[in-house]
Amino acid sequence: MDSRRIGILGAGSWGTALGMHLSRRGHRVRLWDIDEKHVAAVQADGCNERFLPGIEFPDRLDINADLEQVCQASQQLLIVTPSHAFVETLDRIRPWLSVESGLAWATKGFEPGSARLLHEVAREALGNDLPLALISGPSFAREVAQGLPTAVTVAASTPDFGAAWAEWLHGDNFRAYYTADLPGAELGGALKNVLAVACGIADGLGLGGNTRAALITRGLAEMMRLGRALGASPLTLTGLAGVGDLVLTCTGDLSRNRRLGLALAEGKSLETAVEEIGQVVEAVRTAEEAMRLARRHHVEMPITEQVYGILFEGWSPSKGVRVLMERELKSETE
Ligand SMILES: NC(=O)c1ccc[n+]([C@@H]2O[C@H](COP(=O)([O-])OP(=O)(O)OC[C@H]3O[C@@H](n4cnc5c(N)ncnc54)[C@H](O)[C@@H]3O)[C@@H](O)[C@H]2O)c1
Ligand SMILES: O=P(O)(O)OC[C@H](O)CO
Repeated sequence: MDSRRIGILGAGSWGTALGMHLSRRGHRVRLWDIDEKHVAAVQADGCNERFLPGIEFPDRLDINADLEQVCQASQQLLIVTPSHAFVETLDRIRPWLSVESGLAWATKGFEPGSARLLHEVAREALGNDLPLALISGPSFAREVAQGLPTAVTVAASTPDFGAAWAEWLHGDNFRAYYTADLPGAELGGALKNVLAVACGIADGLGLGGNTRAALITRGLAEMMRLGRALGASPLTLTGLAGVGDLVLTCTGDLSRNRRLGLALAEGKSLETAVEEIGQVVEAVRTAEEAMRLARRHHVEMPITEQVYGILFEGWSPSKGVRVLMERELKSETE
C-alpha cells in the first residue's frame, strides 16, 4: 500500500478516530487542533481523553499545536473541524495546498450564512484545478476508533483522487466506496443531522417505532427533493452517505444530534442540551441553512421546518408532531 504523510486539522472525536484508523493502516499521521490546552492534554495522556476516553493512540500518530509544522510535514491534508470552522481552516492551510496534495475533508454541514456546500466553498477558494475529496457515510467516531467494521463513501472531483483516498482509507475493518457525486454525499451527511433531531424528539416523547420509521422515510423524501434541486444523484442518497448515515444517526444513541432531540423532548432548552452534550451538534446550524436552501429552491421540507421551529422559534415538540400528522393528504411519490 502507498503509505502517506497525512495532516489532520481538527482533533475532536472524528479527526482523532480517522487519525487512529489511518495510522493503523500504516500512514504517518499528525493531528492539529486550534485548542492548545486540548493538544497539550492529548500529548500528556497519549490518548484523546476528552472525546475518545480510554482508547490509546497507535504508533505513527501524534498531535501538535503548530499548524505550520503539521502542514509542512504532510503530503495530504484532511480537514475535520466543525462546519463553522471549515472556511477559516481552509484559509489557514491554503499556503500548503497544491494540485499534487489536493484537499480532503470529513466535515458534515453547510457554510453558515450562505448554505453553500463545502465543495462549492472549496472550489471558489482554491480554483478548478485542485482535486477535492470528502469522506461521508455512517461512521460513529468511537466505533471507528475501536476498530469496529465501518463503510463510508469518498466523493471526489476526479476519479484518481477519489480512488487514492479510498485506497488510503480502505482496509483494517474499514471499507471505502468512491463516487463523483459531491453534492449527493455532502447533502446526505448534512441533512441527516436535522432528521436525527426529529427522531430523538419523537423517541423522547415515547411515540414508538412506527413514528421513527415514518420520520426516517419521509426525511429521505425531503433529502431526495432538495437533492434533485441541487443536482445530487438519488443513488448516492440511497447509499451510505444518505440512507446509511440517516439510519445510523436517527437510531444510534451515540449520535449527538439524536441526543439533542431526546433532551429537547425532556423539556431542556437548546442551550442547556448543547452544553450538556459538550461536542459539536451540527444540526443546529444545518437546520438554519437547510431552511434557507428549501426556501431558495421552493422545496417542501416539513420535518426540517418543524425541527427549525422547535430549535429557533420556541415551537413545542409535541405540537410539531401534530402539525406533521395533520398535513393534507398527498401522493407518496410527490
Ligand atoms: N464524531 C463523529 O462520530 C463524526 C463522524 C462523522 C463526521 N463527523 C463530522 O466531523 C466534524 C467534526 O466533528 P467532531 O465530532 O470531531 O467534533 P468534536 O466536537 O468532537 O470536536 C471538534 C473539534 O474541533 C476543534 N475546533 C473547533 N473550532 C476549531 C477551529 N476554528 N479550528 C480548528 N479546530 C477547531 C475543537 O477544538 C475540537 O477539538 C463535524 O462536521 C461532524 O459532523 C463527526
Ligand atoms: O454524533 P452525530 O449525530 O454528529 O453523528 C456522527 C456521524 O455523523 C455519524 O455518521
